Amino acid sequence: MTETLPPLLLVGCGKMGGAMLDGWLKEGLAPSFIVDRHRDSVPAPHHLVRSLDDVPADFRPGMIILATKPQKVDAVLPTVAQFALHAPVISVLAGRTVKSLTDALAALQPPGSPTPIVIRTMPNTPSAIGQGMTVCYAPPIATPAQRRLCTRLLRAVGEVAWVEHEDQIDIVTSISGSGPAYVFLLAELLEQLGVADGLPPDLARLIARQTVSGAGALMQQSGIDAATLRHNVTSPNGTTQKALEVLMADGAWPATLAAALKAGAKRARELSGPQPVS
Ligand SMILES: NC(=O)C1=CN([C@@H]2O[C@H](COP(=O)(O)OP(=O)(O)OC[C@H]3O[C@@H](n4cnc5c(N)ncnc54)[C@H](OP(=O)(O)O)[C@@H]3O)[C@@H](O)[C@H]2O)C=CC1
Ligand SMILES: O=C(O)[C@@H]1CCC=N1
Repeated sequence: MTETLPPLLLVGCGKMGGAMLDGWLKEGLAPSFIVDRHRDSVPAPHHLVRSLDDVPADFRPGMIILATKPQKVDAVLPTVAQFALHAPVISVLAGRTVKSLTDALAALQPPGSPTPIVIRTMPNTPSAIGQGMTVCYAPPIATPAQRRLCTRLLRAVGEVAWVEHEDQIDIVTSISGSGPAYVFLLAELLEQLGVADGLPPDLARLIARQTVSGAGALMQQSGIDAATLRHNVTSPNGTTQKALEVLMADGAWPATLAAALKAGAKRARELSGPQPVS
């Protein structure tokens, strides 16, 4: 039987918070408060509220999840700080450092309060179907029990890994946080190029989607490493070899992807502190 997940205060339930919530709902979540301006509904016994001010002050979540855009988070911190007197905070925000969030919360709490516990995580949207990848960093003051609770919660929506150095989360963000977008882009481009070469649009869409999802499923279910799977497709002097020679050429995929990951990680570093509201 699935162990009930702790009650949550989920602040922001858009694309990422919503994906995680969908995963948690399937795994059995204790009655939780979801704060979001746009989501239509959440199933009972959970509560959907439009503002943090509508969460009863005596609600005691097991974890607080911060899932607003980085530009919107500072507006919610005064209320979050009150709940954070009793529960650790998991941030899914790109870039924002543990120190920056901890200092901001501490400044909003009564003098002499214990240091708020902030765990920084980087999930991704396949969490919605239990296929997420989340990488976590906790500061040394987080207890083993708090780390275990974080693992348990995020394990409910996919794989979980921990890093010991917070700055590693920036490249993780570029790889697994943003990564689904690169894969979806590949599917989009395969479809568009098929259409451009005269395939009926429905057929181009079907073969692009099934190729991407079939390759992902084969990698997952076979457990075979990616390079071997690629070799298995590549006949000597065949069609794949000719195509890969283009993709692997100097300045092509390896260089382009490296530059893309670097640009994403750089943006994460720019988001390390409070952001102007946009
Ligand atoms: N999308 C992704 O794939 C990933 C995102 N992330 C991180 O997750 C966070 C959220 O991103 P994403 O889900 O894409 O963003 P979204 O804009 O889709 O979701 C955020 C939601 O929070 C709501 N919100 C913000 N402030 C408040 C408030 N004060 N009261 C009520 N609701 C509020 C927003 O409403 P409104 O628009 O009206 O402000 C919005 O519905 C970001 O920090 C991002 O870095 C991390 C990994 C992957
Ligand atoms: O684009 C972003 O900033 C967020 C973080 C990783 C995925 N989406």
